[in-house]
Amino acid sequence: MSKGWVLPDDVLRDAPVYTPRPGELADLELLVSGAYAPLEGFLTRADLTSLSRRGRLADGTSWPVPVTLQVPAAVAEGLRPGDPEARVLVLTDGEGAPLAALDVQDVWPTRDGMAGLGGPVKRLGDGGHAPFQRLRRSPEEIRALLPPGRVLGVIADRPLHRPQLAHIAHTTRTLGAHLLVMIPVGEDATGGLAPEALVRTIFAARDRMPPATLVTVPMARRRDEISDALLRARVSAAYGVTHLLSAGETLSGAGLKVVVPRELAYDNRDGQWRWRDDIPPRNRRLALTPEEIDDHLDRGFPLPEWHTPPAVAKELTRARPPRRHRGVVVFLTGLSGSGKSTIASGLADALREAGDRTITLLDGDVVRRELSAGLTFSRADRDLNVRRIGWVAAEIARHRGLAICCPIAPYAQARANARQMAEAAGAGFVLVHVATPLEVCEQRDRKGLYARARAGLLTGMTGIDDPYEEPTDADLVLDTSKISIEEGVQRVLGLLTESGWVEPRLQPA
Ligand SMILES: Nc1ncnc2c1ncn2[C@@H]1O[C@H](COP(=O)(O)OS(=O)(=O)O)[C@@H](OP(=O)(O)O)[C@H]1O
Ligand SMILES: Nc1ncnc2c1ncn2[C@@H]1O[C@H](COP(=O)(O)OP(=O)(O)O)[C@@H](O)[C@H]1O
Repeated sequence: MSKGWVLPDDVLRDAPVYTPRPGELADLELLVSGAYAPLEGFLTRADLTSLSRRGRLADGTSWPVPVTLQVPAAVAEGLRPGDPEARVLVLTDGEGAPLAALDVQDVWPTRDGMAGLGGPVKRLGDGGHAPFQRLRRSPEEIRALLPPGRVLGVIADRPLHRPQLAHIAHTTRTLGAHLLVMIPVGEDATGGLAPEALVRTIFAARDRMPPATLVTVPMARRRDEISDALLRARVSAAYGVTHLLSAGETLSGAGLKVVVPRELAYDNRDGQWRWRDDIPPRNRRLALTPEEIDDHLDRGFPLPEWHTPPAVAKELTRARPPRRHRGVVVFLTGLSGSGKSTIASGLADALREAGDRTITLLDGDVVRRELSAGLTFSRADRDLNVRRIGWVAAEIARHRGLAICCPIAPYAQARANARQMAEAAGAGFVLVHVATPLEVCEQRDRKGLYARARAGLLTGMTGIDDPYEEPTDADLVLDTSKISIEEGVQRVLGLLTESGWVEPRLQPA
């Protein structure tokens, strides 16, 4: 990779601007902070080929996994690697603030309308803002703070409960090391916790740890665990870690040693955590799994003190209150005339009567008037419409409201995005497929649309000459040709109550 490039101000000023996707933004921050040293930018094609053939970059530098940037082809079109006037792309954060300039050295087409860009990046601006930004120190700053000798690194991507804290204390003592706790904050919500909430839970465990240096690191998860582990080892080494406490899947290969701990269990004879095989089965309690912990929190059960320090439990309860106090999105999908709006409004009325939550009904027709005016029924416009609905619903749910949406939402990917946005906001998402047969919807034909579509006067009608991808992930399926409106409403209410999103109550008189 070429080093030491200079950008004239006017080139920068006129350069095109692009906001990378969240995972790429996390990589960008690690590149400019030096956490990916010796890497200085996104890989070029030559680097990628060389990496897959011999595990090294084109110039021979050892590097474990691809770090790439893909942009829409339209963004790449005006970029010309050889031309000093047209080879810079300014990369911004999600709010449009410039983070870095990319000196484009290679452009190549990738899948469906995207292009790969490779070349070195240079920091612009002050590095952006985020909650706990003061903890986001560079590897250089951290290395300067660390005492000489061994450094035990811990990547705290989940809250620290007593078994993890016991491991950390034991390993730090055994190695005679200083402790560096790295908290990954590169994603919206790791394991359902917002990054700032994760940071608060780690702080809450601080008095149970040996003296430690804490740093937040904008790491996002890769799709595969091996790449993830290799990069984590690299980043840890850049921060000065000599020994990394593995969470199970960490691999070595960055010049540091990986410590793989044995499983601890709670010994109820003396209240200590020790190797599980050293405790007679009748006296041992195994650590709770992440799923069991989430389940306790979702139901509003306190986390047991033998397992979790009370200060950590308190932060976790604040961050993940019981389901009945969290936001939730109820998303009804189905053909036109299937009964989505009718059931949604019945549900909204019943929930308003109960009065526990604020309810917002994002009805298809109303949304198309207020939020999506001007959109057509093309695939792109339907996806945009559903995306807007999903975004608004997730914001409502982030603030602990209950949003009911009832668009046709014919495409699985758009529905999956809506689910993902709600979950990233720490909320629930309940998908109801109103699976009334097309013939029944067509008989109802309240707006005469089916008749017009059959007569060839309307094209692109869902179910007639436009697709509806049946959900395979519905939490509830209703066929309104077989049940009454009241029963449909009760089935949705029943599911919300059973799964804890709504407080059970006696039927009103
Ligand atoms: N071509 C075509 N296909 C399907 N539906 C059509 C079409 N043209 C107009 N309409 C009316 O628009 C309503 C569906 O809008 P949605 O916003 O729910 O659709 S989508 O989710 O964006 O696909 C839908 O309302 P509902 O009957 O309430 O579902 C129809 O009345
Ligand atoms: N069991 C039922 N559930 C829901 N709607 C029903 C039922 N039986 C008949 N209908 C009628 O079917 C129509 C459904 O229309 P609507 O709720 O607007 O559907 P969508 O929003 O899916 O287009 C309404 O006229 C409603 O009264």
